[in-house]
Amino acid sequence: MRLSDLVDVPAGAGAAAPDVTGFAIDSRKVAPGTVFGAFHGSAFNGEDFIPAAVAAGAVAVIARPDARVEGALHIAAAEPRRRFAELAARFFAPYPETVVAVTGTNGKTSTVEMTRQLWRMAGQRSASVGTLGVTTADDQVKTGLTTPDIVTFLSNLSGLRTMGITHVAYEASSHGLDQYRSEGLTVSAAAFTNFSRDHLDYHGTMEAYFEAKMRLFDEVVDDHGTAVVWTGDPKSADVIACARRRGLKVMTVGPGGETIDLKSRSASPLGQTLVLGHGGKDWTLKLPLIGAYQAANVLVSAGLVLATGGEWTQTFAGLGRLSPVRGRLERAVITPAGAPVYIDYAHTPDALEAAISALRPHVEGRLITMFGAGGDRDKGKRPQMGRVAAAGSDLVIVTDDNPRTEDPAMIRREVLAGAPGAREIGGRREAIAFAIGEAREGDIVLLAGKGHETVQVIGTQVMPFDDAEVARECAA
Ligand SMILES: CC(=O)N[C@H]1[C@@H](OP(=O)(O)OP(=O)(O)OC[C@H]2O[C@@H](n3ccc(=O)[nH]c3=O)[C@H](O)[C@@H]2O)O[C@H](CO)[C@@H](O)[C@@H]1O[C@H](C)C(=O)N[C@@H](C)C(=O)N[C@H](CCC(=O)O)C(=O)O
Ligand SMILES: Nc1ncnc2c1ncn2[C@@H]1O[C@H](COP(=O)(O)OP(=O)(O)OP(=O)(O)O)[C@@H](O)[C@H]1O
Ligand SMILES: N[C@H](CCC[C@H](N)C(=O)O)C(=O)O
Ligand SMILES: [Mg+2]
Repeated sequence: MRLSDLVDVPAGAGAAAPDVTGFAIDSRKVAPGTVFGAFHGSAFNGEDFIPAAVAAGAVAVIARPDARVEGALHIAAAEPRRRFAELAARFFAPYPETVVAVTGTNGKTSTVEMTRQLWRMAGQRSASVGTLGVTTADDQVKTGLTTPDIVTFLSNLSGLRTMGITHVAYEASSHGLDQYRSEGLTVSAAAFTNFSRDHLDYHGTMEAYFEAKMRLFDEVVDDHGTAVVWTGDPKSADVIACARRRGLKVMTVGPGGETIDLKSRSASPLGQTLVLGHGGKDWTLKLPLIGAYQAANVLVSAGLVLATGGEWTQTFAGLGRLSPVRGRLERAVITPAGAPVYIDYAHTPDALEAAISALRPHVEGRLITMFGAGGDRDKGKRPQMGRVAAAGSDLVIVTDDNPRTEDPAMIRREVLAGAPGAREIGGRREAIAFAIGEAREGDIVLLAGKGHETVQVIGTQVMPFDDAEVARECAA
């Protein structure tokens, strides 16, 4: 591709139409022929690296109008990240023909993964992209962040198309939306799961956090796209209003939903029975997953499948055959005393409440909840998580969950402020061993916060740690 295929190259501008060989947002990844994006970040100002990028062979630099660019074409843009996404998307095209995105505080990973499974059961070649990495029927490749950088995102999507994947569901995190990290390609449908407190360290206020999420409906999804909205959230009406303002087709799912009405839900030992209304008919099905939150996520997934041409009887039949998602109410082991131990990725107050209420109906004795809160992340959620755990559990153990560069004892103190009666055990392994040792027959142990994670980050050290594995070791 020539630079002039992407942008107007002014006549007489040195190399009039050089070949573009790639796109980079990091000067250290620039090779001859690269288009470099110079962005203001939280740690660095990418504009400081423009000379290094040009020296490494950048043919063009996308940067604010007043940035200094010498020796390469300056593609000036008031919002360089947005312009970069647009141009890079043209470079990496084509993409899978059906791409959908999911936003919300909790449930994104679960929803994209269930969407992938439903499509697969309907015979489509599908993938999901998000916190678990890039997942296809045959493989799972980790990427590190929920929404990796825009270059990784677009090249992954393009790679999936090359592999023959036609359907992709991806997570649109609020950080990713705010930083234009997952867009530029045609997104046919966008879903909203729910909204509650998280990431205020980054967004500052709940309003700014919500606005970041709404970019998915305001700007990212295609003009002719569909919004799939869970009905059961206090913010659902705002999302619907936003989608209608944009002229999107709106499909609502959940209690009272127009597309899928969740008429009733009853827990059974191994899952739950749902009665769904669709197109004037009722459909009863057994979902092999427990908890209201999992029912909510699968209905949003079903909505996305219907929004992209799925046939409803096949889609609903698929719900009964879904496999669990790693680290989301995953039963890791049963202790020698007979108590099941569940791993769950709840790391917000709302998620912890959802995980606790999912397990509650199955508890005959005590619910023993162990959790912590991540360092270098939203501090205000810590006492709230403490309160939710204390209110819903019979025994609470506060431990460490990726303290990162913060003092772990300080984080625990902030959590304990909301759960004064809780037991404090710093080391996560010791805390898991204690929880498992305490559990008697009829009790349930919930190990929350890390889910699928396989590391514990202490300071800048990244140590192997997998709750499920440690639980099995402690129960052996
Ligand atoms: C706060 C935040 O979101 N930071 C992300 C952001 O970095 P940034 O734009 O602030 O970058 P920066 O380090 O200040 O540097 C500015 C620019 O200079 C460039 N640079 C820097 C050094 C150099 O030598 N040359 C150079 O060109 C950088 O590549 C960058 O473009 O963009 C980077 C690439 O796109 C991300 O890797 C980085 O994620 C950091 C590591 C992170 O921890 N992010 C977390 C908080 C995150 O995004 N989490 C969400 C989870 C949300 C959820 O699931 O709920 C996620 O989507 O994963
Ligand atoms: N619909 C929901 N309502 C409330 N809580 C939920 C819902 N879905 C998931 N959760 C809780 O949130 C946890 C994380 O779920 P999931 O990984 O699907 O969310 P996510 O939005 O991808 O999270 P992240 O922002 O970290 O990527 C679950 O383990 C569960 O405790
Ligand atoms: N165990 C985790 C969950 C992190 C979830 C992630 N989405 C984030 O907040 O960046 C932690 O707090 O370290
Ligand atoms: Mg996720």
